[in-house]
Amino acid sequence: MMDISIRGVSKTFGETTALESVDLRVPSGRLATLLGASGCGKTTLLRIIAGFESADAGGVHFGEVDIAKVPVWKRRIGFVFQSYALWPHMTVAENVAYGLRLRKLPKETVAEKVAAGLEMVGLTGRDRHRPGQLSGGQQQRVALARALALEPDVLLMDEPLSNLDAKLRVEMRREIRRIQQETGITAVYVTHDQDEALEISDLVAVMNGGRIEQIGTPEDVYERPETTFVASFVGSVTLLRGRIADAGALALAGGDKVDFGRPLGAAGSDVYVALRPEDLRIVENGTAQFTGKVVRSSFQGSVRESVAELPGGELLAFEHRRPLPTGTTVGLAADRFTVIENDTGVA
Ligand SMILES: Nc1ncnc2c1ncn2[C@@H]1O[C@H](COP(=O)(O)OP(=O)(O)OP(=O)(O)O)[C@@H](O)[C@H]1O
Repeated sequence: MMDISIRGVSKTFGETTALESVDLRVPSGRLATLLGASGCGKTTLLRIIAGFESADAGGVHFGEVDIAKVPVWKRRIGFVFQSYALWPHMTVAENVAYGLRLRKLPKETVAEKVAAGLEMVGLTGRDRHRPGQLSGGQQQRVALARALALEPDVLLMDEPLSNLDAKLRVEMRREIRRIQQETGITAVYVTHDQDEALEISDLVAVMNGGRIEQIGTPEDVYERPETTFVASFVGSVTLLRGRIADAGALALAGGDKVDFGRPLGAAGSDVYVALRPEDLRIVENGTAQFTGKVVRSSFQGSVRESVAELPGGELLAFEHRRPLPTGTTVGLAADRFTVIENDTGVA
């Protein structure tokens, strides 16, 4: 198995800076996602890792090997595309066998590897079907089996689930994670879907405008975002802007003062406090940190999410269970919050 090391990778296309000095290390056997909005450079980075595209500066190593120096046919890479890219005129088995046949492996070995691959992705018995006779999820399973058949050093996936419906996407991302863990392959996965990234990754690299804003475990980027961009791109959040007044108090831009009850940082600093809706609770008896009027509510199945307007005009989103009519005055307290000094623009 192989770790992937990306150092100082930059890339421009004409006037567009697609990547700016990107560093990322994916330890052997781990799955890293490149998470970001359309145009942030994640596909370009994946294509550079694959060697389909060359970097203007910096480079990519698999273990000790600089991939730019390895001829394309010698690179041990499995690639899964959004569009599956299966051969429509070949059967499922022939698709999976394609690369193995090119390697001139004995017929029996090819048959064994194809059977093992189809079993791994749960498609035993479908070997004679053609891709057109399979569902989107099944086609992506074939593509995955084909990518893994050659036992590559790394598995690269570019939004592999985008063409599937919501329920199947959830099922397939769990399958991909299971297979990645069973094979122990080092993987890089591109997505713009934060839930997908949080569920399947060992590491999430949140990208914005050609740069990685934060690299960390799913818990790191969700619970300890370092920038306002990461806080708002990964999950739902309220960002309250203010100046640290003293001890644990924040003077909000709208004029209110909120006591957070623990040190926020150096007095006088301008910061954001990031509050997740699920980290706020309604205070019935006791001291509330915020008092506001409910301006809207939405029912989301397991919870309701409402927005309270604070006296200074800030809007604060919070979760609760029982219905709350618009106009109700609520007291709220934050069980958890993050102080962010780094304003890189809100997603
Ligand atoms: N071959 C190319 N020629 C010119 N510009 C390109 C090329 N490839 C990418 N770009 C530009 O580089 C930037 C990054 O593109 P990239 O496809 O890597 O983003 P992305 O995050 O993968 O977006 P998406 O999710 O929409 O694919 C974009 O502004 C894009 O228009």
